[in-house]
Order: sequence, then structure tokens, then C-alpha cells
Amino acid sequence: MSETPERPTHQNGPDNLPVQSAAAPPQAAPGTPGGAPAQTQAPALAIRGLAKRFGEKIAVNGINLDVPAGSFYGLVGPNGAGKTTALSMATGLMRPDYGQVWVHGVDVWAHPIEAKRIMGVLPDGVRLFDRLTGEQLVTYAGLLRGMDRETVASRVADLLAALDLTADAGTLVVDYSAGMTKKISLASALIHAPRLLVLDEPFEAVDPVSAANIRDILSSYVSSGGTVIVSSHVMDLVQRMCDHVAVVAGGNVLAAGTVDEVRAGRSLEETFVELVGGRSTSEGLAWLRTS
Ligand SMILES: Nc1ncnc2c1ncn2[C@@H]1O[C@H](COP(=O)(O)OP(=O)(O)OP(=O)(O)O)[C@@H](O)[C@H]1O
Repeated sequence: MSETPERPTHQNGPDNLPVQSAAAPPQAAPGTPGGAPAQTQAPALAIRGLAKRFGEKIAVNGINLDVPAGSFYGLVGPNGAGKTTALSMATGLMRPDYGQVWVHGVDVWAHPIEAKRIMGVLPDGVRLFDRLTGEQLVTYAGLLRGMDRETVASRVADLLAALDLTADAGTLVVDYSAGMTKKISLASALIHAPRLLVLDEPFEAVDPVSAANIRDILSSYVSSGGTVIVSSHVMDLVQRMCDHVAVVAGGNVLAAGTVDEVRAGRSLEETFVELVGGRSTSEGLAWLRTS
């Protein structure tokens, strides 16, 4: 079994799919047998030439990205930029048309079970087993991960308390609000203490107190060596919370690096608007004026 990353074989863009020039894949540490990237040195997530098309629509255009281990990485971009599609392919939920992804050096699509063992994922728009109670859902997530019942029970209690869901532990998830559903999905992603957390819009619909609690949980997770990737539309939040950021638009990575590198002395929001463009006036909506 080799996890040696190979150069993507599609750099010329088969089917006329335009792709960005692929950077070198994650390098193996010198002396690593078989050339596999060293687990300690490989990026937490490495993406090479990842592409997806839906009919004529190129959702993700052959992107490359390295997420350093131990980073708090923000993924920002306008609606329809390709964030969810990219994260779904990166976490083994959606098969890419082209490209490769490694999680801590493990090829996600060649070795999905091994890769998923070290990831916790909060996907966007994926249906939950919502006829379970919140407590049952998180317990199920832990048992699916092969954890023993005692550990699962104690972690479920901890997570429900930390996310302010203890009082609703026995409520069916189908009856949860949008924010509660986000929080129970996050608990399910955290239960096995993964090395990498990939969270698609974790703060959407979550109240400010819960959002602050979640930020604390994620910050201490990163301080203890974990890696977090969050997609968000809230630039201020990303600027305050994350140490790295990638700006995605039209299926391309427009900028990536540390937050300070990307924003280059301006606010992240200003940088985002400049990179992405698309500001429009309301002149075409004159009929909407009431006086
Ligand atoms: N299953 C699908 N079938 C067809 N088109 C899709 C599908 N999923 C996504 N797309 C298209 O791919 C593009 C990227 O969508 P994606 O959901 O990845 O964007 P996003 O950056 O997550 O957007 P948002 O911020 O609005 O959630 C969009 O144009 C979308 O319409």
C-alpha cells in the first residue's frame, strides 16, 4: 500500500476542463520509506488539481491548497464559489472528477476508511438520522467510530453540556431548530476527537452565546494540536478566529496564506470585495422604493 502522492494526471484539463497549474504535491520527508509523506510533516489537508463539473457548470476548477497541521483555516467565498463542493470532495463525501486529496498524508479517495478515521466533518445540507434524539445521534456517531459505550456516553454528556443541548438531549433531531441541528452535527463530528475538523458553515443559524462557546471549543482544540477548516461568509469572524484563509470564487482559489498575508494591512472584508468584486447598486430596483 503506497500513500505516495503522485502528480495529478490531469493538469491539461481533460474534457477541456480548465484547471489551475498544479503546485507540487505534499512532499515526503527525507528518508520516509516509499516516499510517503511523513505523518508529522504532511499538511493536515493537501489538495491537488481538485475539479468538479455539474453539466456545463464548473463548480471547482482544479484547485490546489495546503492546510498546515495545527492551523485554524478559514475558507471564504461568495455564494456558489465552490466551497461546499470542494470540501465535500476533500472529505470523501463527493467523488471528484479529477484531482487528489490527502489528510495527514493519507489519500482520501485511495484509503477512505483510514482517512475518515482521522477526520471529523460537519457537512452542509446532508440529511441526518433525524428520527433519533440528539443524544442518540451523537451516541450513534461514536459507536460507528468503533468507540466503547462507556467512553461514548461520557463524551456525549460532555459535548451536549458544552453545546448547551443537555436539556434537549431527549428531543428528536427532526424537532430541533436550525441552530440546534448545527450544534448536534458538530457534536457528532467531534465525538471521536479527530486530528482534522472540516466544518462547513458551523456558525450559520447559531445564536451568539453558542457561537462563542463553539469558538472556544475550536480554539482550544487547535491549541492542543488539532487542525480546523471552517467555511464562512462572515469575514470579521474569520479574521478574528482563523490564522490562515483561502479566498475562493468561481471554483478557483484567488488567494491563500496566513490571514495577515492575504489581507495585507487591510480588513479581510476589503480584501475579499477587491478580489471577488461583484458589488452592485440597487438602481435596477427603483420599483422597490416605497416613497
Ligand atoms: N449537485 C449539484 N448539481 C448541480 N450544480 C451544483 C450542485 N452542487 C453545486 N452546484 C453548483 O456548483 C456551484 C458551487 O456550489 P457550492 O455549493 O459548492 O458553492 P458554495 O461556495 O458552497 O456556495 P454557498 O456559499 O452559497 O453555500 C454553484 O454554481 C452550484 O449551483
